[in-house]
Amino acid sequence: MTERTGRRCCLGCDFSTQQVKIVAVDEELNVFYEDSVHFDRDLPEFGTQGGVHVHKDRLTVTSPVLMWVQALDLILEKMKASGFDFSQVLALSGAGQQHGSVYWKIGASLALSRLSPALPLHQQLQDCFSISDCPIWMDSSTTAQCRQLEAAVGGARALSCLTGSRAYERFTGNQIAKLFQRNPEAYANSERISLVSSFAASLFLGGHSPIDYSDGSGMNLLQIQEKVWSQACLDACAPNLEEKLGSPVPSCSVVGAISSYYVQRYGFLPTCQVVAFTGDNPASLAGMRLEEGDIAVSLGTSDTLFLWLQEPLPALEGHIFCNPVDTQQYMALLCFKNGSLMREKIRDESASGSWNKFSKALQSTEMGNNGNVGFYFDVMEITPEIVGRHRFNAENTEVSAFPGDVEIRALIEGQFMAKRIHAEGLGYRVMPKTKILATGGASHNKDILQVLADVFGAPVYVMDTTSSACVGSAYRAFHGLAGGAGVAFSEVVKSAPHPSLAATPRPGASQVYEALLPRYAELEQRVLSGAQRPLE
Ligand SMILES: Nc1ncnc2c1ncn2[C@@H]1O[C@H](COP(=O)(O)OP(=O)(O)O)[C@@H](O)[C@H]1O
Ligand SMILES: O=C(CO)[C@@H](O)[C@H](O)COP(=O)(O)O
Repeated sequence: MTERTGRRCCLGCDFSTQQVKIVAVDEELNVFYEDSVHFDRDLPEFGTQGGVHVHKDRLTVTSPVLMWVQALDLILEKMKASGFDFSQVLALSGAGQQHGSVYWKIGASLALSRLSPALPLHQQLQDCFSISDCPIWMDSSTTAQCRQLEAAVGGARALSCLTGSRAYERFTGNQIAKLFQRNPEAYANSERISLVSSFAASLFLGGHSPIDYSDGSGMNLLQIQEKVWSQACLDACAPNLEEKLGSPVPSCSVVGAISSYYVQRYGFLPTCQVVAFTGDNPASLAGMRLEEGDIAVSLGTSDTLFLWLQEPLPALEGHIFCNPVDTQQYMALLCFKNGSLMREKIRDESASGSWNKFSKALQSTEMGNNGNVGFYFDVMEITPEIVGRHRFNAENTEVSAFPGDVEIRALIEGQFMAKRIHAEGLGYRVMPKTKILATGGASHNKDILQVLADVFGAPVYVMDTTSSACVGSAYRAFHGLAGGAGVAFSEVVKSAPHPSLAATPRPGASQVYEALLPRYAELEQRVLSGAQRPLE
């Protein structure tokens, strides 16, 4: 953080799984303010772990909507207390964890438009939601609704061609269908259904914000080529859904001016523009200024891998989303649920809770881990659908445990081999000019990035900030301000700082992993088919 006054800027914020983060980026595209509110630590009254509540069935996962509202109150108060000059903010945009849904009760729009600047948001919006616990991306309780949706449109492949993905439990259409089936009254009482991203934009707008094309692609409801809701999908999920969703808009649209609430309470100018919010992964694509051929790996609560695509090539694995910075283009995304929280568990079990010791274990073990390979999926994985821990020695025999250091390397190598194998399944190939852009909390860890470089045989770059979704949101705000769809995003961000090199593949890495990758793929198939040999 440097000076806080007198710098015209755009704000970018991110409502992610574990926290709300915010950055301010000046007109030279330098980040000069960063802050965050961590749900478990800063809002303990909501009793979340990792920002969520896992329900008794272990499948349903929700987050309290008022926790997100209160986090926005807190972060803006922190900025105000630090002397941040809100009158310099030209525009703002933001991101949200993808797929999660918020149900605004009838009358919420009126309440949003009449906010009193004397009170924090959470005190005024308490009665504005028809359900207080929102389903989020970690939820996997909607298998029945997924099968119903696929059957309604002619099967998984047909749904993927239409919406960019086969039916996935966390995708919002299936979550809405479950809510309608289980709690029709709450559904009927909802005047609007938002994604986490458009919900957060609504808080700034003082009215319902539209859903943008890119985050809207994670719902199993949007026709990604035509960019309209699919009537067949809407009808298969719930009645009158179109009116509750509103029309989707291009991701670079200005959706309105900031609500007078923020002008009076914090000193924003009434001219401050709100650019449509989008999903955290699409926002990261913008923040990392991804170019064709590059690959982005986000190591946040979830691990994701994404690419820029010119043509949509829908498949039965992975997702195609509309591109957040160019309405004619697309992005491909793979999501791995067992990301940072799984790494934290193994850190606690095998490295006494210390990232330092975790790193030392990576440094002291050999590339290829002497043939020891592991699968660590404490929660049902998305890519591929496996649950449990499975460890194999160099003879491909399943074993029940590894020594601590071997366990840590097996976890990290396994996570990155899975990413490479599944990316190649989508047609992606590592080329001599391939750059890997890493982001998210675990990209702080150089030893983890070294394994990433070794497994992919490509250099890994990082940005100054690990919060590329926030920075991408601020860049998108500048893009929206400059005219949005009519202006190339790359032009708007051309002076942004370049990512810096964090790791290059070590000598011998390609031989090690060329041998190990096919073995990992075979073992994954073995685990998937349940055809494992008996334990040692
Ligand atoms: N030095 C580190 N090594 C590995 N992982 C780390 C390190 N520092 C933070 N993390 C991980 O980063 C995660 C949070 O990442 P972040 O991208 O902020 O999450 P999200 O945006 O999903 O809330 C934490 O759960 C933690 O496990
Ligand atoms: O489900 C997905 C993407 O499809 C997740 O990547 C969520 O978008 C959560 O993001 P993080 O909070 O882990 O960044």
